[in-house]
Amino acid sequence: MEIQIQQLSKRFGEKKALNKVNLRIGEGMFGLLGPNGAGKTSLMRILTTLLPKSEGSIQMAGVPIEDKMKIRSMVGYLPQDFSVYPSFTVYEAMDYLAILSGLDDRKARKEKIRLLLAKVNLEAQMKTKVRSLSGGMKRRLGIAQAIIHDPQVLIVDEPTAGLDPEERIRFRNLLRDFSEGRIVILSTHIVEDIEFTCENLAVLKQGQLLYEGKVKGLLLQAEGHVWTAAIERQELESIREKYAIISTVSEGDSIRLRLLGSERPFSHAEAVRPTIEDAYMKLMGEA
Ligand SMILES: Nc1ncnc2c1ncn2[C@@H]1O[C@H](COP(=O)(O)OP(=O)(O)OP(=O)(O)O)[C@@H](O)[C@H]1O
Repeated sequence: MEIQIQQLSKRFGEKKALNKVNLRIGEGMFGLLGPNGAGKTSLMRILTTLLPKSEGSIQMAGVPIEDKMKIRSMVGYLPQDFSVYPSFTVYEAMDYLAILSGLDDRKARKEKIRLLLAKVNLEAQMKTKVRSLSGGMKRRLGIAQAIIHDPQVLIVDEPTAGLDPEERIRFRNLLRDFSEGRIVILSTHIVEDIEFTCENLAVLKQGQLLYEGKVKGLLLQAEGHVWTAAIERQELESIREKYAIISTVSEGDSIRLRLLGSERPFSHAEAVRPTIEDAYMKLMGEA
């Protein structure tokens, strides 16, 4: 299973949301990273056939994106603003969505829903009203509905925004388990989500593809460019004018900086191993 994207462009009037993007996405977890307006949602909606492309071509396991029915049977989607009727119980919501997806047999439906709810760890909430679910539970319900038809590709848009750390970890694990033998595309601007789940990623900015490949490769690009040093508070402004500062932490009277620079910025600065966040910031700064 592979998704092939060639020279993909999307225009909204004069605005280019995607500009000649080329990507190959193989099995496993694939991260889509970029700031607001990068084109992530446009790309994902095009892959779900909800949004038509302007130019270029896409194939999923050899099936062209124009074959909407076939593509839709292969793809599950959890949009950023997923919601179902708040007065439904979890079971009712799933039942409703299962009917919409064409599962006509009541008994088979029941079986399937139980299985799915067990998978996303919501069995105990079967009779809970959707409005009473926590943010993380709602997101897990969103996954259950997105995989009702057993898709080979699952696309999730900003799934961990607003989740507490425990739910975030649980949610990431759920996606990783599901990605076994399938493709899961995870869009986010939370760099940490990618760091802990994806082997491969693409970085977009203003519709341009800035990086495609292994997470490790992105880290390598930042090797030797990330520095840390303790400085006096009054030095901060002049340093900020010259270097991209990634973080500042107070250490008594001084400040511990983490910053980017192609050479050692000052004699007492020490080189540190880059994190994905550093590598991402470096890429953003260069584009
Ligand atoms: N329906 C639309 N009409 C006009 N412009 C649009 C439309 N949808 C998106 N855009 C523009 O296209 C660009 C890419 O938007 P998109 O939503 O794909 O980015 P994104 O990376 O998902 O951003 P975010 O993280 O904010 O959701 C933005 O400049 C956006 O304003």
